[in-house]
Amino acid sequence: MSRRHEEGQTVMAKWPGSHLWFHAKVLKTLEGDKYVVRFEEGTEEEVAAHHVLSESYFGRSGSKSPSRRRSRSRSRGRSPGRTPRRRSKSPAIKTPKVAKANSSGTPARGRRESPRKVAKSTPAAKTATPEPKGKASPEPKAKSSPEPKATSTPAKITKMEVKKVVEQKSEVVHRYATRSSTNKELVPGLDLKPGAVPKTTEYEFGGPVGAFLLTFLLPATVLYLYGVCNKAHCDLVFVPHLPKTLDAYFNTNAALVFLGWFAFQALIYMLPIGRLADGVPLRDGRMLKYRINAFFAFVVSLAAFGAAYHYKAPLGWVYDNYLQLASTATAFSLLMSVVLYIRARRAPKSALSPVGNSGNAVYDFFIGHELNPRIGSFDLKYFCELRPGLIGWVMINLCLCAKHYSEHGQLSTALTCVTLFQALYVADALWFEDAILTTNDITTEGFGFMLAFGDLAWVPFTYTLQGRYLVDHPEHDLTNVQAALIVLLNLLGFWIFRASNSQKNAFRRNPYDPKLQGLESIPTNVTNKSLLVSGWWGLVRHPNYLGDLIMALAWCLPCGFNHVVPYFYVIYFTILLIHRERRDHLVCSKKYGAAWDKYCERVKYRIFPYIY
Ligand SMILES: NC(=O)C1=CN([C@@H]2O[C@H](COP(=O)(O)OP(=O)(O)OC[C@H]3O[C@@H](n4cnc5c(N)ncnc54)[C@H](OP(=O)(O)O)[C@@H]3O)[C@@H](O)[C@H]2O)C=CC1
Ligand SMILES: CC(C)=CCC[C@@H](C)[C@H]1CC=C2C3=C(CC[C@@]21C)[C@@]1(C)CC[C@H](O)C(C)(C)[C@@H]1CC3
Repeated sequence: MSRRHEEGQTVMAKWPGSHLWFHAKVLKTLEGDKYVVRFEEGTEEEVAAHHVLSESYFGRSGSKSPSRRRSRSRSRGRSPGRTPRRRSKSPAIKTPKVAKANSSGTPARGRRESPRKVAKSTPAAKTATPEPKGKASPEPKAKSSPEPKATSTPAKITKMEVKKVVEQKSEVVHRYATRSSTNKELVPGLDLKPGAVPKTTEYEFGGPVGAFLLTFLLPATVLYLYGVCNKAHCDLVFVPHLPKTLDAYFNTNAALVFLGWFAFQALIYMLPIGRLADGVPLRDGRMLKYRINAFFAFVVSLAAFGAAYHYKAPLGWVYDNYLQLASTATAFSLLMSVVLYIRARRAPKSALSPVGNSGNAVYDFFIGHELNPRIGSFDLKYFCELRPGLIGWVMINLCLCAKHYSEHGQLSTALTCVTLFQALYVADALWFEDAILTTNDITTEGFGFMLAFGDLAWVPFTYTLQGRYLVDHPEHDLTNVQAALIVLLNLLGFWIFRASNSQKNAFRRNPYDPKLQGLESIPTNVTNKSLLVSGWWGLVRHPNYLGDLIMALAWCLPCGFNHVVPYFYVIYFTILLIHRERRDHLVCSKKYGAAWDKYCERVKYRIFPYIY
């Protein structure tokens, strides 16, 4: 091992199992790239060498004053566009004592299992007392949260302490992330690698050839579904019945409606309504801001639909021009992806997507070359992922209902079920809008043809297939018992989907969250994140996919069993999620190594308990 730090030297060391960096003294150099360090409050820990950095790395040489450090890094690190962060009054940013006291929550159980953990806990850590109440935050008197099961630290966690640690944590992460932009060295544990994004060396989707084929195949599938399942028939035939004239695919009105809808959503997105949320730190240390007002956009859109219905706007026009709208959305997303790719070629190398930077134009165009293309503060990927397509999906369903109602004077139970189920799903996505900021789609995938087309054309025009089928086949409806069973199935799926996603989000946001008490987790050495191994994430490795798939089935069942085409959604979605699960499995096993293997050993099934 190269000896970068001398025994006795004061360094910054990462508190095991956290993102927090503290002052520590090197006590001993161990075999296998490790040090034994003593943190300022006395706890001794064995720490991997890449979690030990010189103090100067953090912009401090010799000073021990937290306040000095704080002001210095602030003035250096702030980028002009950044809004002021909340200032933690607590001087305890670097108190492992508090971090230790709180580590008696979920991660502590994991940490005790960790083979690398040889720490002896000092009495100070064991009896860690919280900061004087009321000092760190203006919260009302903190109540004790439910006490954790017996651990090595009998200290109780109060809500206020949890809040404080989270604040400290985000402050430390933020501050040091910012610092990294001016430093060539890597910040271990933060996954921030300043500078150019490395070349993508591993291809997915069959590489450039697969990407090329999919660029044609995906739009062809939208047309195919329209051609094989419409008012005239609904059969899986090889050659679909599609019109042969251009104006059957494009007309001015459809183009105007599509562009008007896109502009309407863009306008709502730009309104200074709703809070601004931070994205995850980028490689250059910046954190982008995102406007959170998608649910507001949904409500406004529903109100607009209500007004249009009230004033007898010809809403059935959407059904009549379904093909033209789908073609326009496809053409628009293709055009947008070309512009995005050209733009990305001129973007700074640090702004590229780590998975869409292969150097092969076809592949990068498909996957997306630039990570977060923005026009000013307008984030194109984030906007497209949730708004025009997702809200558009519900609007198309409502227009299909209007068409059905105008023709039959009532709504079928089947169509009502499908419309309500899907509206609930979309409302949920928009309500939990900020959860998307930590998904791979936003943090890792570029914005290329796959996502642009997926968001703007695929979602609104293939996910509405069941609704369109039910308008075309009004003779089919559900009995009350059938409807009740399908409603129950949808609720079951929704419950699993929502509860598991919320559990993971809460755990990722704050592993010390009292509502996660009693859940076991496995510590991981690589990125200092733990993996939930009980609760929903102990049932199968992707309980959220399971819930989503159960809902998918509930959205298709109202179409009955006369035709297979309306089951396209659940079939496609099963393939998509199995592929996503395999992709995620590879990413996680690379990222978490042995901890992931241990997780897979504990949780045998990927999506379906006892089946797969
Ligand atoms: N309707 C649609 O068309 C689609 C819907 N979806 C839905 O979107 C949602 C998000 O899906 P997606 O982003 O693919 O995947 P997930 O939300 O399942 O995220 C996977 C990530 O979760 C983390 N993770 C995995 N296991 C654990 C664990 N045991 N404990 C803690 N963290 C864990 C890992 O990231 P890390 O450790 O880095 O946090 C992993 O990379 C799902 O509900 C899915 O069903 C997805 C695609 C299409
Ligand atoms: C075949 C093809 C064109 C693939 C592109 C895939 C996209 C359609 C999907 C990739 C991930 C998605 C997510 C949602 C919609 C579909 C796409 C864009 C999502 C917004 C649906 C609502 C959920 O609640 C969600 C927010 C979790 C979800 C995020 C992923």
